[in-house]
Amino acid sequence: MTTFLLLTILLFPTLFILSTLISLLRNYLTARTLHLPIIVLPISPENPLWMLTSPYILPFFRALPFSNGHFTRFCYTGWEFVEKSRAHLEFGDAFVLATPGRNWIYTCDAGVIREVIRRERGGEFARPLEMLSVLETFGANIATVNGADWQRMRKCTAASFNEQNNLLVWTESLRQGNQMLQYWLSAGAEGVKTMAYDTRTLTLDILAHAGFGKSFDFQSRRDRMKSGALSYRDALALILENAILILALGPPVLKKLAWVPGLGILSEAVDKFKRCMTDIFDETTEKTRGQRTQGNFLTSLVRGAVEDKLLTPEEVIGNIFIFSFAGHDTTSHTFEFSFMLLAMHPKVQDWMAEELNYVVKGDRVQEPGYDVFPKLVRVMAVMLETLRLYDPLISVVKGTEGRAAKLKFGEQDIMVPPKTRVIFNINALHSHPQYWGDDALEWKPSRWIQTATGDGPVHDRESITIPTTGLFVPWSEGMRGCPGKKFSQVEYVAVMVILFREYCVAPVKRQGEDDIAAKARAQSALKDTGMRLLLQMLHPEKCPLKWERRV
Ligand code: HEM
Repeated sequence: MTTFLLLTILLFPTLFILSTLISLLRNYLTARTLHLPIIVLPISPENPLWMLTSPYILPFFRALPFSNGHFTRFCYTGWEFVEKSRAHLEFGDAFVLATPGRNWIYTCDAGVIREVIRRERGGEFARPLEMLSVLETFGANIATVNGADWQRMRKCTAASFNEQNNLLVWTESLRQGNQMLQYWLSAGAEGVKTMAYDTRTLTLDILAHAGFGKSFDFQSRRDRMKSGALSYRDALALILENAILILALGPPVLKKLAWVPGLGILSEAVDKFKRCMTDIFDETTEKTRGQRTQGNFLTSLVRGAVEDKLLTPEEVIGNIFIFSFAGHDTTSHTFEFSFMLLAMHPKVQDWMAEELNYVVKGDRVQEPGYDVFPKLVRVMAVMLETLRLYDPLISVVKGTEGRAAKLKFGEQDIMVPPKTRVIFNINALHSHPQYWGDDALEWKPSRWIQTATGDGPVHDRESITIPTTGLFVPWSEGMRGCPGKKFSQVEYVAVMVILFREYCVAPVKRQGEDDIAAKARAQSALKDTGMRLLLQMLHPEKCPLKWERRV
């Protein structure tokens, strides 16, 4: 009896290990047909259980006195940020990660990236949907579907990304930026430890206004805590921070496990967010009944469901979630990285302030109009340079589905087998010395500026250098490129106008620290960056920033 029990217990892990080894061998043999360098990984980095446990397991392997090959170097999400172009300089512009799940072709070749994007429209390459199930907790949405379903959803939302909406983004960003600045100034010499929380509040408020027609005043974490109840914003933040755990368990199991410390609050957050989205949907259905005027994302989605019958109510809710997530978290992390970098580079702040003084002039009575947006090229350069080295999305993933597709890597024609991932390694592409020069790893916004010859003031002659197509793709490109690209740019520039036209930022010095030591602490906060749902600084609070009037 004991032997039988023991055998039964051992059977499942044995079968699991065997099937993993068989899948790995099968994928390795397929990878060999590609004639690209191969790196074999025993675990698929996208396995949710591995994603949750690897941060605890990998340090143990790293501490071992003997080498473990490529395992600790490539077998976790976010290695691309650490490696930058190093892996490609070692293995070439394309290489394969062979895993028990799928084969992943990593490339930083701008030509290949252009080609894959171009052929996405014909269906040869597509977004691998199984990777995005984490974003489907609340329903299918524009980011998690392909083909006809995607066209249907795109049709319902594309029109709301227009200049009228960008104007709303501009004015609301000025308003929210002002309120956040006042709060940060009130922290005085002690500085702000809640930057990550505050920038999320800021970007979510801007999105709520421009996207969903809801107006909030900026609220600090302290004020929010006083109110006690879990707000819609807190619920979303909790969901995003714990998305992988929520996906791994699924909302129904999460509810059953609500008694486990830490899981109760997550289950509450999922319920709260669902309730809020259903309320927003019902409210908007009522408001838009019979109206055909142009509106925001929300009114477009609701109209798409109720009047045009293009979407189901679940799809509307799924899309409210994806716009809430994609529309604020990306921009929020871009702000955080920018503030930390600017705090370390006072000269870049001066350079940006010169332009702000020239373009926005000294007028404090009226806020700057949206017409100044295209003139603030140095501010835009700070955004682009930050995204070049600190892209919150880390990589863009495409892949073949049922059919193989031929692709040219350098001089080599390669048949990419079905169900193979093709990953644009943005971190490598954006930091490759071949494209960006020997100072590729240096954060240097001025690299984005070109100055026309002539006599007028320099600020009237400066413009943004546009890189060759496929070389700089933080918003991706082509039909699945980011629809919120301009939204995020307008938002970014408006907030920077408010923060930097009269003020500057610096790391708070600890007792006994000089400028160099404080800068080193900011540098280590930046280095302590890793993947949650997106790439983000893991502990920005370790280097509080102080805001003061520019002298
Ligand atoms: C700095 C800010 C942003 C960055 C870097 C960014 C980047 C991206 C990228 C790279 C993609 C394509 C992802 C892929 O193919 O896997 C994407 C898609 C998307 N983004 Fe953004 N984004 C930003 C801001 C925004 C904003 C402000 C919104 C909405 C207001 C938005 C909404 C979306 C949506 C809905 C998609 C999915 C589109 C589709 O699948 O057709 N994003 N974004």
